[in-house]
Amino acid sequence: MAAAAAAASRTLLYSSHSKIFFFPFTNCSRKLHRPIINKNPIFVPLRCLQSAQQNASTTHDPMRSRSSVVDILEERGLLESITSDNLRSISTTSTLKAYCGFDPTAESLHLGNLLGIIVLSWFQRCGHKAVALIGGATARIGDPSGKSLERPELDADTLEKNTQGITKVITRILHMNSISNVNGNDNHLNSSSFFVVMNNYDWWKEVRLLDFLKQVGRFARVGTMMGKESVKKRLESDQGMSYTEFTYQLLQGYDFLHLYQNEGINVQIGGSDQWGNITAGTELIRKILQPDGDVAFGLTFPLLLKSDGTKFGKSEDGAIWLSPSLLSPYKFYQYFFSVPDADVIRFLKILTFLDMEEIVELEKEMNRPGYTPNTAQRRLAEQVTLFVHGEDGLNEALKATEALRPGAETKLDWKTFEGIAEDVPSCSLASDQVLNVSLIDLSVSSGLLDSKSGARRLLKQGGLYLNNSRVDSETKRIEPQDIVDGKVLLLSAGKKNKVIVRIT
Ligand SMILES: Nc1ncnc2c1ncn2[C@@H]1O[C@H](COP(=O)(O)OP(=O)(O)OP(=O)(O)O)[C@@H](O)[C@H]1O
Ligand SMILES: N[C@@H](Cc1ccc(O)cc1)C(=O)O
Repeated sequence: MAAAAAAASRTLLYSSHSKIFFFPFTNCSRKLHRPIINKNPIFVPLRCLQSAQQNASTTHDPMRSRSSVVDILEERGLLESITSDNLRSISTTSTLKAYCGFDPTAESLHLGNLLGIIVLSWFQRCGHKAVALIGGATARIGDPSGKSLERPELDADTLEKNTQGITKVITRILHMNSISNVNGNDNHLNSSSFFVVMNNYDWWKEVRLLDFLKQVGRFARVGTMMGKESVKKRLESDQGMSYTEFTYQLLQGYDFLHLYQNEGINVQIGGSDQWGNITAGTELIRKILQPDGDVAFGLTFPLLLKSDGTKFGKSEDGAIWLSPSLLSPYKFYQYFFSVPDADVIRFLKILTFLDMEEIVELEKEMNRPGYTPNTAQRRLAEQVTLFVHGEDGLNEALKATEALRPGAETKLDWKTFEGIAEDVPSCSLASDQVLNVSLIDLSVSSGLLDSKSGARRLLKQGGLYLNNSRVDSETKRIEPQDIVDGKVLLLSAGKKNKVIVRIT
């Protein structure tokens, strides 16, 4: 903890207008710390452009030969496409600067978005730099990729709230994981792990339409823009597409150009639905800056799909949110603990940083007789919860899991009840409706079961629990010592169905 606090004190957090930058104090280049401010962001002085190009494409570090981050991503099932295969070799000899953008269209990121954070973290682990970009400007336009309908416009308050929410999630995860590296918990990471959170509204608010059309628009071919998947699909639909959403790809394209020129960022990553937007950026860089050879790269990863083939997303029902205020670490943990056997190995490769050898070994174990069910799921749930919610979140999840396990030895106390309260249905009853009342009656009045006959049947089958202890006697009545700290008790029907009864 002390080391974590010391590392945290080495960070500088400052906010500028609506955005927050987060810069760990590390030995990385000053250029990334302090973006060059251009009065007119479209024009970039030649001197700065040259140094950005050098910075972006030739930051050689001959002393250090790394594993290729591209090969690692491919091995783990995290690579869909790259704009040039040269990225493989360049990534072993140069320090790359990779960014992934997230539009603040919800208050939190979700499991699908986690892939972008994980890929950024792989770049860090291989010695590269990571930048998370909040799309404060692009969210005002709305990305048509993968959407069959025009996105609803977001008002300024919602945008601000969402921006704060997702900035918090990203900084928390990347910060926690950078610190754990600095402490040496992970061999792949070292004190030069580095990340920045930026907001594209900071440059878009300065861009003037006429400058943009003159300097950038001229290089964007309408035919190419129309050929993008996101546009083709929408044009075939009844609703068609607004000019505003049609321009989205150019906005994201310009972001890459801007980040390349001003920050030396030379890789953009995203889910496979982002291919059209990412290549809009590499094309603009190629056409406007006319560099010699490959200097800016795009890399996409496959979309994480549910077993029914639909994408994990914020718009879908029951999103797996990364913010603990929208989904508790306990529920988050439980989600991964319940992943079907058919998915667990794929998820371990994609969503954790465990060595491939361990994952392959777990896969073999699953097929051996005597395998303890859910061993792989437990490892997955632990690792993903640790990455997203840190040690405290994982402990909270494990404690709640244990407390809610029927037959668990854990003594239930008031604090444990508080920890699980959000995740378990509850009811409030007056003390005379509980004390001295038969357990069978209470099972019905608390809403745990529908009928007394059902409660009796369950009790006979050994499935009725009071404070995690199985009850065998049909005549059991609630006594004062059954009420934890004089305030609550927990009733369970089988493994999953539970009710907290609060005494008013
Ligand atoms: N299921 C997913 N698997 C992998 N990547 C995803 C998934 N969902 C979103 N992403 C990626 O996360 C980044 C941000 O995407 P975006 O903000 O559009 O999320 P979204 O949930 O798809 O939004 P919406 O539901 O509003 O379409 C993009 O790089 C996108 O490809
Ligand atoms: N278009 C991305 C977000 C993004 C925004 C700006 C960028 O420069 C890059 C990515 C998405 O949907 O979610």
